[in-house]
Amino acid sequence: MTSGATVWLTGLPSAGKTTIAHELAGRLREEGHRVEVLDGDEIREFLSAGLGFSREDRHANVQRIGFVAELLASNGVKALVPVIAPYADSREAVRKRHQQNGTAYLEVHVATPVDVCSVRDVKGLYAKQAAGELKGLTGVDDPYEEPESPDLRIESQHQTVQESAASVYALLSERGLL
Ligand SMILES: Nc1ncnc2c1ncn2[C@@H]1O[C@H](COP(=O)(O)OS(=O)(=O)O)[C@@H](OP(=O)(O)O)[C@H]1O
Ligand SMILES: Nc1ncnc2c1ncn2[C@@H]1O[C@H](COP(=O)(O)OP(=O)(O)O)[C@@H](O)[C@H]1O
Repeated sequence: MTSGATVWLTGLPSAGKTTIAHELAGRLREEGHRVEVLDGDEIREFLSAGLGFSREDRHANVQRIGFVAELLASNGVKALVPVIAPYADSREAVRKRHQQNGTAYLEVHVATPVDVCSVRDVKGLYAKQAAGELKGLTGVDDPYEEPESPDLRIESQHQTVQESAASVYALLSERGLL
């Protein structure tokens, strides 16, 4: 069985988490790895249905996703997780769960600055917040606690999608996880 691992891509809305995860997933699948992308939006429809964006709900969401990711990773799957996870203690709890089970865990900070994210505004959330139609948007009027020592930091505003995905691929390779 090939080595499983969780790769958590944390960052602001429109930072590039989902795009990088799918680009990397394609490359890994082509090479025969088993891969799952646990996308925040999809998870919120099912596993986290009913949860909102309060601190408590975001924490619960991140713990549930961390639980599933660890199960997958401990069974040889590369679990790619493009989920904001704005709170350091939530991310730390997920890392700990992996450590306790001896499962590889990598934290990637997609560190696109908020001014770039708000121009990209893939889902129109920044515009909605500016228009007063949405409150509690991460990085604008809700907290985002930046990772202090991520395994990798990506400046997506200076790279192509392919370059960003390649840097995560290189990290997996360096850690002996491919
Ligand atoms: N208030 C607020 N703040 C942040 N994000 C918001 C909000 N409302 C909706 N969305 C959209 O929800 C998507 C999934 O969020 P996550 O599950 O990744 O968030 S969290 O980790 O639980 O904080 C998240 O997806 P991405 O844009 O892919 O990051 C947002 O598009
Ligand atoms: N280097 C890069 N990595 C990832 N996305 C990028 C990059 N450069 C530009 N983009 C664009 O930024 C947007 C990011 O959107 P998305 O992946 O949905 O963000 P998130 O999942 O973080 O909310 C996409 O339109 C993508 O094409």
